[in-house]
Amino acid sequence: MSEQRFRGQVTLDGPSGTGKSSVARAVAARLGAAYLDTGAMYRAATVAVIDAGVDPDDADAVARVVAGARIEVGTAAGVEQVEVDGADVAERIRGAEVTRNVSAVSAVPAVRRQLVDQQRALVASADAVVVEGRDIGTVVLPDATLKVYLTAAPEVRAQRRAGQLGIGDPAEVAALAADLRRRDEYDSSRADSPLRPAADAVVVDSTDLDREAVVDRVVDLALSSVGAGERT
Ligand SMILES: Nc1ncnc2c1ncn2[C@@H]1O[C@H](COP(=O)(O)OP(=O)(O)OP(=O)(O)O)[C@@H](O)[C@H]1O
Ligand SMILES: Nc1ccn([C@@H]2O[C@H](COP(=O)(O)O)[C@@H](O)[C@H]2O)c(=O)n1
Repeated sequence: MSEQRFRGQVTLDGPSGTGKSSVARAVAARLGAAYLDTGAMYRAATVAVIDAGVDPDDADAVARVVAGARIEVGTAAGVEQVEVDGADVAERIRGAEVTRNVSAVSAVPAVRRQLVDQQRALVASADAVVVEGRDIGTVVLPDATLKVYLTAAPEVRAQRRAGQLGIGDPAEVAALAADLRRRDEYDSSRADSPLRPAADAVVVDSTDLDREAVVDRVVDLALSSVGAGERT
């Protein structure tokens, strides 16, 4: 049950493993808002590319495959619904092969145009929505009610991700940290829609905050945002 009626759009961007998904879901539930995980859409596109046997670094071939794929994601905060051409890929998109290749696929401008159009259409159908990704505040929804850019120290992010996956071996934790670093560098340095905070984003550093404290902060910011947002 939501605590107060919120109307508007909350964007949550930031590097990998900063807590965007877990925070965005909880904020959406508290605000009674829809939830859109745009990373899941790029991951679903990557499944289509892998299944087509196409090289993720071949931009033209990637664009062709993704243009022909039906990518569908749900917007309910409590359920993860991700499909490619009608097949459920919700689990598969979290696997290592997809994670390894998703940054290359998401750097292709034609793929971004296609998925951004789809994201805007999904957002338009909701009167309250929390959207997470890398370019939501900068490109997808530049007029959002509230923009949050979530950060956390890289070593803290790697430890949290290790906890999530049940990994304790230091070598494996180091490999996770390297993967987070690689993806951040790729996502921040691409030409089209690089990861960066919007000029008007509120930066929230969760290094020393637990998840609930971050959720409280974002909910407070959303409910007190003035201008485009509305409380009823
Ligand atoms: N403030 C926090 N304190 C402790 N743990 C947290 C905090 N925020 C998130 N976590 C945990 O960190 C892990 C990574 O969070 P999450 O998957 O939400 O990050 P993300 O930014 O969506 O990652 P990615 O971009 O790779 O999808 C999860 O186990 C989550 O529960
Ligand atoms: N708006 C977005 C969202 C995601 N990406 C790319 O997808 C990758 C996976 O995202 P997760 O949030 O599920 O980890 C991410 O590393 C980006 O390459 C994007 O480009 N834009």
